[in-house]
Amino acid sequence: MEELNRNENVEKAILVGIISTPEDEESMEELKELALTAGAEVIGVMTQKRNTIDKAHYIGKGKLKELKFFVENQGADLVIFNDELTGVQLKNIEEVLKVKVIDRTNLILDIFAKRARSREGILQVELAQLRYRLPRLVGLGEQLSRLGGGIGTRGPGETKLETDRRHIKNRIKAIEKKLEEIKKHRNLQRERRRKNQIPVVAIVGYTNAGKSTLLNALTNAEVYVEDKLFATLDPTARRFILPSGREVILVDTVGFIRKLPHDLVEAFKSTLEEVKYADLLLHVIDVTLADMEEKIKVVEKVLLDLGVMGTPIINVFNKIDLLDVVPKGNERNIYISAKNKIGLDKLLEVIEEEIFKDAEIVNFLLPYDKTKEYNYLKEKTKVVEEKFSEKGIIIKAEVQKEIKERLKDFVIA
Ligand SMILES: Nc1nc2c(ncn2[C@@H]2O[C@H](COP(=O)(O)OP(=O)(O)OP(=O)(O)O)[C@@H](O)[C@H]2O)c(=O)[nH]1
Ligand SMILES: [Mg+2]
Repeated sequence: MEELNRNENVEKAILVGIISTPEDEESMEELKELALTAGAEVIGVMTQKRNTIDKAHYIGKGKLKELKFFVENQGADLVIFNDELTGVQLKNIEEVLKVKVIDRTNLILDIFAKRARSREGILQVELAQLRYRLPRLVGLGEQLSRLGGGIGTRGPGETKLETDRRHIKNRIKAIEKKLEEIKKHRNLQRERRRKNQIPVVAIVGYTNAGKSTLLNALTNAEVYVEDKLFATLDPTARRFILPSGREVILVDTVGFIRKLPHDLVEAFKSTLEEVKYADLLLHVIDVTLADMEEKIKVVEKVLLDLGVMGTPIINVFNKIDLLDVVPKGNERNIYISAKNKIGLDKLLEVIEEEIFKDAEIVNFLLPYDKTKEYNYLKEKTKVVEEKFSEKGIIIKAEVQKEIKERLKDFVIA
């Protein structure tokens, strides 16, 4: 057990975790950051070395007694567990400790709830919270809260638990419907961009890596930057003109974290579709962290969960101003400082190379009856010039290899 400094007026929290791998230690450090971000004061940390989670109490029963003593002795208001707890575990632990008990998921959801600004973000967080709550509405007070069952009630024998459950389910349905509408709008926007042939570059990465700082450095977007977790929730898209004059859309996204709650990923799927449909991903990595490799893996795993496959990725190692020696890097691994605007030229160069790597200027002659091909070219390529001749339309366009191949019958010198 480890005692830390304390301060009045804020909720005093004790963190509890199970340690079975070195990564769990990092994860506990992160839990501390999360607790601070949520506004709690961490007055103690308690860990137990074991390989499995106890089904009933998460930690062993003896350890739980020790924890109870610690909680009472230190006057803790709140105990935070480093893994998602089941309804049964929550109930059992609360019964013993008699203070508020929350888990890592709930803590992250709480931070998200505090940070959400856009209508979509707020709805998504609420959805995640309800989905988290639904299977945890266990037991407590179930017997006592049986409704009267007379006129005007929802039927004899229905318990408070069932009413709550139904209420939550209805609310979930209502939110899903609203989100579906927002999603339609988003799809339209994406469709428009695609038609205009504007490539999308999405900035992804672990929370606090410097994604928003990078977007700001490139576009003067003034996106909120903070040395806390999950500063950004809503994807911010900005038009950006590359040095060659070609336009791309840069999208800043919500940061990832270890044990990112599944419900949250689900709820944020539609905003994260920006990532799924991007033409290129910039994976921003905080190069100063000891557990950098682990964090890279976490991000790659979340990307996989989102169904991102085959999208080119450039690793952008950030915060090199804090390094003594800066590695050289290559086309896939760029070293920058977003804050000090170091290395951005090189980054833009590789972005440009990657996105337009196989585009070339091609002339097509399309007979006037080839409207399908005409529309295809207009939608998929950047048409530079159109001329009307006797034989048809002469189109000069910047096209990718596959498109040229597909329309090879119409290519002219
Ligand atoms: N020293 C240094 N700090 C940086 C650099 N880039 C970003 N930071 C700092 O890192 C912290 C996080 O930056 P953000 O841009 O908010 O990070 P983010 O990845 O958008 O974080 P979330 O939105 O919370 O996921 C801030 O305190 C930044 O000032 C850099 O190049 N060098
Ligand atoms: Mg951010």
